[in-house]
Amino acid sequence: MPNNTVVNAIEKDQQKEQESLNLFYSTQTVIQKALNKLGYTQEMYELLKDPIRMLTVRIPVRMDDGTVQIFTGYRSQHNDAVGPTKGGVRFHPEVDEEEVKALSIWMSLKCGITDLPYGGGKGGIICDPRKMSFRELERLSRGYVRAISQIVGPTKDIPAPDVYTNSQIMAWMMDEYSRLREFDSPGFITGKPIVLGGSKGRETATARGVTICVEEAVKKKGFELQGARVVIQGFGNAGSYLAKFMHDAGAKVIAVSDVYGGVHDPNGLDIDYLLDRRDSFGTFSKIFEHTISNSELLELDCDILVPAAISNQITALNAANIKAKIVVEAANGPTTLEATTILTERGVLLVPDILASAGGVTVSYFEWVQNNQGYYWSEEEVDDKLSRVMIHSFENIYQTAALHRVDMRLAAYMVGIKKVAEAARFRGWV
Ligand SMILES: NC(=O)C1=CN([C@@H]2O[C@H](COP(=O)(O)OP(=O)(O)OC[C@H]3O[C@@H](n4cnc5c(N)ncnc54)[C@H](O)[C@@H]3O)[C@@H](O)[C@H]2O)C=CC1
Ligand SMILES: O=C(O)CCC(=O)C(=O)O
Repeated sequence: MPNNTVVNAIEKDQQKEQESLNLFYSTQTVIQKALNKLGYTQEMYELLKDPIRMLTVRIPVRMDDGTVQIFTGYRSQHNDAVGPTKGGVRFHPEVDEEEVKALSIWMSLKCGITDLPYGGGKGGIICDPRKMSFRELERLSRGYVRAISQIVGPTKDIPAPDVYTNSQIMAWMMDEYSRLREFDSPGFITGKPIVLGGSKGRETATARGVTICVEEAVKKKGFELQGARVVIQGFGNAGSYLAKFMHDAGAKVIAVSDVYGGVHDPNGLDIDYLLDRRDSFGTFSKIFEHTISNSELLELDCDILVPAAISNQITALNAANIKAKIVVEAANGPTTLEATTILTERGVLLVPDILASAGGVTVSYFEWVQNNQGYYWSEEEVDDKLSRVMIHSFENIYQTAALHRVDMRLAAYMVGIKKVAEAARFRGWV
């Protein structure tokens, strides 16, 4: 009998043979399909399949023990035909160049879907912020801004938070950029603390956008959100506020998880208690004696599943075991292309990441507009504007999918890429 490690290795090898977990290549595949459906030439694909600019930087940081550690960071700018590029910065040990490139392309698509005047950008640093002190994180954040300062700015490329980055990190980055340029530049970055020009509603925006997509998807599937069983993977910015909004809407949140594992109660979890106990990295599960694994969580019996953590979680290996009727992707890239096909063929309504998680960048845009005009809006105004954008974007993609008889992921790519392609065409680039 082979032992468990051998079985896992065999399963992983089989998975590699069956499907590509490379987010960048899968993204290129769907872009090619979307451009073909829209009737664009191969030249347009050649332009849009890669970022126009990718900067790799080495950031020396003096650690608290006096040693110097050199970190590697990236900033990818997919395309700036529509306007300045925009997108988050993630601090994570598994950040890699190809993933950052894919994430920047998805930002172009999100901005196209929500009709924002931006192209897509994304950044990341290979590091583990959970093992760094507050001061080390500040030095790393400032070092990253110095390293990428030539290619970013309020009218060039505007960063924002993503996995394991938050409003404090945005504040240090904004301060560093303002010092370099010798004037206060709140429009350089979004997701800032409110006192530094952050927008009301940005903290909860990604989760609000996902909530609207869940509400719209439930209507399409013909059941009620009230009493529906919801499972959420990830309990950080996106997942934790989503759990709260789902609970407030009368749904039953039966399981949530963090990087270490999850908790499950078929009668519904005490969300306020979990919110109270989570730390700034979205971790809470260590306080529980009995937990389930993240793979068990994804396969739980439920009505709505929301992956809100990292990429490649629903693959050809587990897609057939997913019990949810609706999967709404709050995370970037949680479902592989093969798994998308399996879920769609099984009648699961899959709301893709580039639509479902677009609430964050939408309110980031509102923050940038407020910074540029120096006049700030109420939270109600922000939420109302976000709602209108998300409902319209959902319906547009749902109808596009029906019209072209394609799944919602391809429909979302078609809507998103069209704006970028048209901007490039009018500029005379292709
Ligand atoms: N924060 C934002 O505004 C936006 C976030 N997103 C996406 O949503 C996802 C979550 O982002 P945030 O909530 O901002 O991050 P976060 O850093 O606030 O929280 C991440 C959560 O995922 C969990 N996690 C990390 N690694 C994991 C693993 N290997 N398995 C299971 N869980 C794991 C963490 O424990 C934590 O609960 C990411 O894919 C991000 O790109 C998308 C759009 C906007
Ligand atoms: O708020 C933003 O500008 C970007 C958010 C982001 O990185 C994302 O949607 O993946």
